[in-house]
Order: sequence, then C-alpha cells, then structure tokens
Amino acid sequence: MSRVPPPWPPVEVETAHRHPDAPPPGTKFGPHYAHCFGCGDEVEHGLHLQTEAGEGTAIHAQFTVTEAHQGAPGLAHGGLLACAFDEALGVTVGQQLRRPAVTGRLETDFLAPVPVGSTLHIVGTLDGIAGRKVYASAEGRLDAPDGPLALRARALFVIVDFRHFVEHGRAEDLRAVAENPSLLRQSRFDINP
Ligand SMILES: CCCCCCCC/C=C\CCCCCCCC(=O)SCCNC(=O)CCNC(=O)[C@H](O)C(C)(C)COP(=O)(O)OP(=O)(O)OC[C@H]1O[C@@H](n2cnc3c(N)ncnc32)[C@H](O)[C@@H]1OP(=O)(O)O
Repeated sequence: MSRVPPPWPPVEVETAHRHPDAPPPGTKFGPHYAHCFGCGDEVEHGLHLQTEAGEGTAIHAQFTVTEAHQGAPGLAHGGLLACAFDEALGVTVGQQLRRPAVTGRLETDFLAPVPVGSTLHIVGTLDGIAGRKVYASAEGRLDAPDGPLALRARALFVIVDFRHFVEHGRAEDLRAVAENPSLLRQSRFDINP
C-alpha cells in the first residue's frame, strides 16, 4: 500500500489567518467544557488534554496516556489517540479563528506505538480555509516536543452557527449548562444567544 498521502488541503484554499483577538503565544487555554472527554476536568478517565497558543496559527497540546486509555496491554488505544487529535485540532480552529466549528472529517496516521505512561506532544496548525471549510493538521511526538514522531492527523472542520449545539445537544445537558454556565469553562459559548 502506498504511504504517499493525497494532496493536502484537497481543495483550493485561502490562507487561514489567526483572528486579531486570538490569544498570544504561550496562553494556556484550560478546558472548554467540564464534561468534554478530550479536555474536561470533571471526566475522571478523560484525556485531560492541555493546550496552549503557539506562534502563527499553531496550538501546542499534551496528554499523558494512562491505564484507562489502553487498547493492547500497555499501549494506547488508537481511537483515543485520534480523539486527542480531534480535540487539539478543534482547539486550533476554535481559538485561532475564534469561530465555532465541528469536525467533518479526521484522518490519522499511526506511525509508532504509544505506551502507557508516555506523554504525547501535539502541534496543530491551520492549513487553509475555503468558505465554511477549515483544513488543519497536526503531528504528535513521544515524550518531548522533539521526540520521535508517533502520529500525524489531518482534519476538515466546518464552521457552524452556535445554534448547531443548541439544536442537537441533549436537553438535560443543555439545561445543566444553562443552570451552571461555569461548566463551559471558557465563557465564549453562549447556549442561549
Ligand atoms: C466567538 C467564538 C469563539 C470560539 C472560541 C472557541 C473556544 C473553544 C475552543 C475549542 C473547543 C472545540 C474543541 C472541540 C474538539 C472536538 C471537535 C468535535 O469532536 S465536533 C463533534 C464531531 N463532529 C460532528 O458532530 C459533526 C457532525 N456533522 C455535522 O453536523 C454536519 O455534517 C456538518 C456541520 C459538519 C456539515 O453539515 P452542513 O449541513 O452544515 O454543511 P454541508 O454542506 O454538509 O458541509 C459543508 C461543506 O463541508 C463539506 N464536508 C462536510 N463533511 C465532509 C466530509 N466528511 N468530507 C469532505 N467534505 C465534507 C461539504 O461537502 C460542504 O462542502 P461545500 O461547501 O459544498 O464545498
């Protein structure tokens, strides 16, 4: 099987520029939602991905693989690694463009096994924008920002209206957020605008 990936981005794009209000490099973001599996601080066995703004459109993210994240004995489950990239790239798009967006497509190349106890260092960047379509990609390295390359991911995010979340979210969870807005750890998401 050829390992040569198809052209990326797959369509003609404009350069994606960071929004003037995007936080400066070094800003730590914290979780965006307490119950988010990728970053939430109230999800016991979640990924607890830590994210921080980088230069340009980059985001730096890290998470440590725990026993709860195993697929094979002592190795991270591939789906959870893909989840980490979904989250990291979602933060890249959300924070650098300051627009709500959801994942339309996510592809992941698993280049090396990721053992329990290792810390994955992810860098995500924006690759271009075409209307509502935002293309972003990321690399993940083992145990150090310049450690061995373990994963690569590419994703299409689609910019949506905030109504997307209100119309599709389960009513009791939306109610819980309305009653306790601090569950949205970053107050930018207003579920009742
Ligand atoms: C002031 C604001 C500040 C914000 C600050 C933010 C701070 C917080 C930071 C960060 C937080 C975020 C962290 C989250 C991280 C995790 C993210 C996730 O896991 S998201 C959940 C999983 N994804 C879904 O549940 C989507 C489910 N899918 C849908 O709802 C729809 O399919 C949707 C919205 C993706 C598209 O539906 P349509 O009806 O709106 O639009 P259509 O026309 O179908 O698609 C638009 C374009 O995209 C292409 N497209 C869509 N899906 C595609 C695909 N799979 N492959 C290729 N192209 C696709 C289409 O072909 C179309 O392209 P053409 O405009 O015609 O050129």
